[in-house]
Amino acid sequence: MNRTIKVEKSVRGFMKVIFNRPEKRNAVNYQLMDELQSILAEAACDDEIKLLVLTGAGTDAFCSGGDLGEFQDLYTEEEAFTMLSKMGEVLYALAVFPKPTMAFINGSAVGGGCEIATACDFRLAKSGVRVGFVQGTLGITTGWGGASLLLEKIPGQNAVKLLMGANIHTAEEAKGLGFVDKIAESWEGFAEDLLRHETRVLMAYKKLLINKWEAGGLKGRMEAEIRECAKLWASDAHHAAVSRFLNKKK
Ligand SMILES: CC[C@H](C(=O)O)C(=O)SCCNC(=O)CCNC(=O)[C@H](O)C(C)(C)COP(=O)(O)OP(=O)(O)OC[C@H]1O[C@@H](n2cnc3c(N)ncnc32)[C@H](O)[C@@H]1OP(=O)(O)O
Repeated sequence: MNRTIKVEKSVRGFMKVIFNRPEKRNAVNYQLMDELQSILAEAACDDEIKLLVLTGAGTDAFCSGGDLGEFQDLYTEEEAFTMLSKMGEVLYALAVFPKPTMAFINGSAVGGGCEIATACDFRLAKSGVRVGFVQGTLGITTGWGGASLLLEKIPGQNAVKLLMGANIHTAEEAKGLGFVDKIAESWEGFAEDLLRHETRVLMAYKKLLINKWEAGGLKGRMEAEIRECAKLWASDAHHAAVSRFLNKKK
């Protein structure tokens, strides 16, 4: 079976994690969830890795969120909750990865793709790429816990604007809202600033963040968010929106 993620480990201390489903704009399916979970678990214990860089294969997309084709047969709240909570566990593992993480948004980041970027410590984006928490246009809310993470990372008013608006923004607009840290055509320069420090220093600062999130009950808030999305998933509005997307070109 072809792998959905490529990894490139460098002697300079970073590992690139490349979502490799460009024909589906790097959409997340069950296989990608499993592969990402394994990669995170192994990298966390690899002393040679001090920085993860997540990006997408190709030039069109970082990640287009959940694979609407693979998940179209999930109808009930409980069927949806099983899938959503599976990826919610992976997203939490990414958020609390013990070393710095960066999303290099090389192309469209929409829906759950924005949730994955949110779970990273830093977000760099190429000029003009599309960024949008579009879940609202599908009659659902963020389904993997990304909104709870977003509320930890950018000003609340800006988070609500991104979530409730469910619009597609340019990278520049997303930077203005604090979602994108830097507009850049490459991530290496930003990474060098981190790679020059001892891993234990980087891990100590990350632990402060994780402690704050644990004290604030972040995981429980993500689980409640996922349950709300599962309820909306079962709505006619959601199933109709997915059908429209999947039939748009037929
Ligand atoms: C599961 C819940 C999860 C959550 O929030 O927790 C979510 O992520 S819900 C949101 C799911 N994602 C979307 O609604 C985005 C859907 N995709 C798009 O809006 C566009 O494809 C975009 C903006 C990502 C890229 O547009 P572009 O014009 O560059 O490409 P195409 O639309 O022509 O797509 C090319 C090709 O990829 C397939 N595709 C794209 N996104 C998905 C997806 N999310 N799931 C499955 N397949 C996807 C698209 O159907 C085309 O396939 P083809 O066979 O060539 O027709």
